Amino acid sequence: MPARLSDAFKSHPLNLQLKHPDFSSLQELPDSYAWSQNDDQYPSSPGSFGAEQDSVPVIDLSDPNALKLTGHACRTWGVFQVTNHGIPSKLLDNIESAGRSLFSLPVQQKLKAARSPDGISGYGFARISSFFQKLMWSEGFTIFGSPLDHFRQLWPQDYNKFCNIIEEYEKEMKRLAGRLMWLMLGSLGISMEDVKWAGPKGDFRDASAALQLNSYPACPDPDRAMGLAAHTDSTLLTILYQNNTSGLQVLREGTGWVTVPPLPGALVVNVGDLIHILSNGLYPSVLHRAVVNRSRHRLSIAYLYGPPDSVQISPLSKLLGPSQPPLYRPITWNEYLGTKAKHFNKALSSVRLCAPLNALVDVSDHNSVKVG
Ligand SMILES: C=C1C[C@]23C[C@@]1(O)CC[C@H]2[C@@]12CCC[C@@](C)(C(=O)O1)[C@H]2[C@@H]3C(=O)O
Ligand SMILES: O=C(O)CCC(=O)C(=O)O
Ligand SMILES: [Fe+2]
Repeated sequence: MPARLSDAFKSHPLNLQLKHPDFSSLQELPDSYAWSQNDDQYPSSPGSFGAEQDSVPVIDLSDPNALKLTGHACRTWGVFQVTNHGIPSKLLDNIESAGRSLFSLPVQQKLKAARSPDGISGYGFARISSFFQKLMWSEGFTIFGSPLDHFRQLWPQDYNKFCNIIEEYEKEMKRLAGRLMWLMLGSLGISMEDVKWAGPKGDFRDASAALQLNSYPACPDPDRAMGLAAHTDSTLLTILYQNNTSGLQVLREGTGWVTVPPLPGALVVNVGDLIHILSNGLYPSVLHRAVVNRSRHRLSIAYLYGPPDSVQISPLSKLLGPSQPPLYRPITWNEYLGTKAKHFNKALSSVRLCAPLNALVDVSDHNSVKVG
């Protein structure tokens, strides 16, 4: 197994020739982008079962009950929005306009910063594209480590300005992610001595992270297109900023797809597969997707947060006991990304140690989620 995150995809390169059309010039959806029920095994429309649709929790981080509320949201939804998170709104505006500027460059220019088939950083299709027959109506740009070389290609004059925005955004996100980790873990009764890799100050100093900029152009036939297919994130947690256009949906058992509405200034937090493992399944990672719309261009920026390279993630010993055996084997972030590249939504099941005797459905196998 490669030791560095940047090498995680060496054994599973994405061999798709990236060549999107100029989205804005298309009056009709090309067949290669037209999804049918068969291309996506999940229910196709937002849930309308039940009289009232419940909504994703919104947590004010300055609320004295934030710890309890976070734990509850993680157990029951695997996703929540946060307000009063301390990220300056100017920085959110800046990252949004950096994304806008990047995706509005001519295709030939963007391709100068194309992600290599076995690489992690750069412009390209979502990595999960190889699992589907149809293409997704989106473009992505992944940043891992310094974006300098790619940004020099994209903006020969202005690259410094954009590098500074990314640096500032990553610094602020890292701080918020550490804080969210303690809200999530604290609510399970986990403290600093239980997580040595949080570092001497408990600030997760050596954590790794990637930044993913997603662009979803307006689409002539949104009901047949897919922005980003249903997946869970291969992270500890993900912090997502979405512009003022909705599109993110989460799958809620018994309900169906629930839209996560953009709230001014709020950020979405997803429980990722590695917290699912760390919590021994107490916090399920959330299955989510992005849909597109006819008239508005949507942007989202995901901060994908994971453990330091060398750390093996396994169920926390404090959560184990005679009737709570560890459900997952230890795994590093690199190795998990490689596993995801191979098994996609069955990756969690593939690291599972044993099926619980009393369970017919493995909750971590998102292919067996029952809705309705
Ligand atoms: C660290 C990572 C998680 C991610 C793959 C990546 O190397 C960088 C991009 C991430 C992303 C964003 C869009 C959805 C996703 C499934 C994908 O194809 O690329 C996630 C990957 C993931 O969480 O598994
Ligand atoms: O655009 C969105 O709302 C979802 C993006 C996402 O799921 C991701 O980047 O992992
Ligand atoms: Fe995601």
